[in-house]
Amino acid sequence: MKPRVIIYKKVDQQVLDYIQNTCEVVYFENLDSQNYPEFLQELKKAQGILGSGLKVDKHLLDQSPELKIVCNSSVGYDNLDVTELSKRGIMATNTPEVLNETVADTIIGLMLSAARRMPELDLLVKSGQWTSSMGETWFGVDVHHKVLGIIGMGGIGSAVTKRARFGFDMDILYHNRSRNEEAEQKFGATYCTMEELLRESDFVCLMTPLTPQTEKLMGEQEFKLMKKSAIFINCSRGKTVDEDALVTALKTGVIRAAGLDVFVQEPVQEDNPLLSMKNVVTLPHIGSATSETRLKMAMLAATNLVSGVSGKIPPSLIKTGVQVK
Ligand SMILES: NC(=O)c1ccc[n+]([C@@H]2O[C@H](COP(=O)([O-])OP(=O)(O)OC[C@H]3O[C@@H](n4cnc5c(N)ncnc54)[C@H](O)[C@@H]3O)[C@@H](O)[C@H]2O)c1
Ligand SMILES: O=C(O)[C@H](O)CO
Repeated sequence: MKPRVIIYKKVDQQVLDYIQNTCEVVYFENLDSQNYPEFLQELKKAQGILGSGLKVDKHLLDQSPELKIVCNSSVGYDNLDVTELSKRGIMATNTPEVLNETVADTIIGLMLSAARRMPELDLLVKSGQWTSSMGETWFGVDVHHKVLGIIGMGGIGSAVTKRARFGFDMDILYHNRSRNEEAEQKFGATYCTMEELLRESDFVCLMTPLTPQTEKLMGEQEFKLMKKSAIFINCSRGKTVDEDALVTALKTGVIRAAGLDVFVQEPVQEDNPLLSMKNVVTLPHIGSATSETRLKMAMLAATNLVSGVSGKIPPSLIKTGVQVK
């Protein structure tokens, strides 16, 4: 009998076909309040699940006695209670590396957009307000030859560093849990404390995972350490930032501008003050959202799922301490 699995996000037909070769698939193109009870029913019999963002905690796991593997189609896995998964001997996987270059492109896009005020100027042109040559009030600031500080020099941080160093002649400072010798040797990145990075960078880019240690890593004190002319970029998770402190810093000129792909609440609430600020460029959590990369992520998640339910070690197993038999 084929192992039964649930896919709870829309995937490409070729991904579905690949999984269906090995598994009996229950397919939900998305989860909402209407189909959630049905999903919970199916979960009772499922050996594997694949999707992104579902909160997998003790409560959910109590309702999934057959589960062997949880496969995120994302690199971040703050939606998973890995301690609880590990206790129950359930494997967890994510999709690292395949999205590094695409997310790095998004981050460079946010840096350029915020520095050169592209959304503001786009709106101005399209609304017919370009009536004479653009004066100083509309000037931006340079990106090239500035100092970029990366907090979280992992896969994505390194891909941003490569672009910034070789494409924009930027000097790179970084802060990380441990030294990243490859980033130092290949791209001349300099390791420093968080405080040094915040004081010296023209652009601060936050790229850590969301963990208890990184929740609200950027708060009032951190923004105050930054240069008044500095631009803050967040493409990690909304909760790595104290959003109220960010709003105050942007409103009161503590920092110049921000580029944000992620928010504390997603989709972002209409009345979030960040949305009405001219010095903030926003994106709807689309860091990795190109057709090519999303397909690679889904295919890697599918490979993880099929491996896991077939008793093999999945290619991107998250180290939770689970012994794979
Ligand atoms: N906006 C998006 O669409 C999008 C896309 C991909 C990833 N992400 C987020 O970006 C995160 C990073 O992705 P990645 O692939 O580069 O992961 P990664 O694991 O390769 O790199 C993360 C780095 O952060 C460092 N780190 C962890 N905790 C830290 C701390 N307390 N202080 C300093 N450094 C710390 C790690 O040592 C590591 O080098 C993901 O976990 C995810 O939350 C967002
Ligand atoms: O973590 C990730 O991979 C991105 O946020 C996409 O969900």
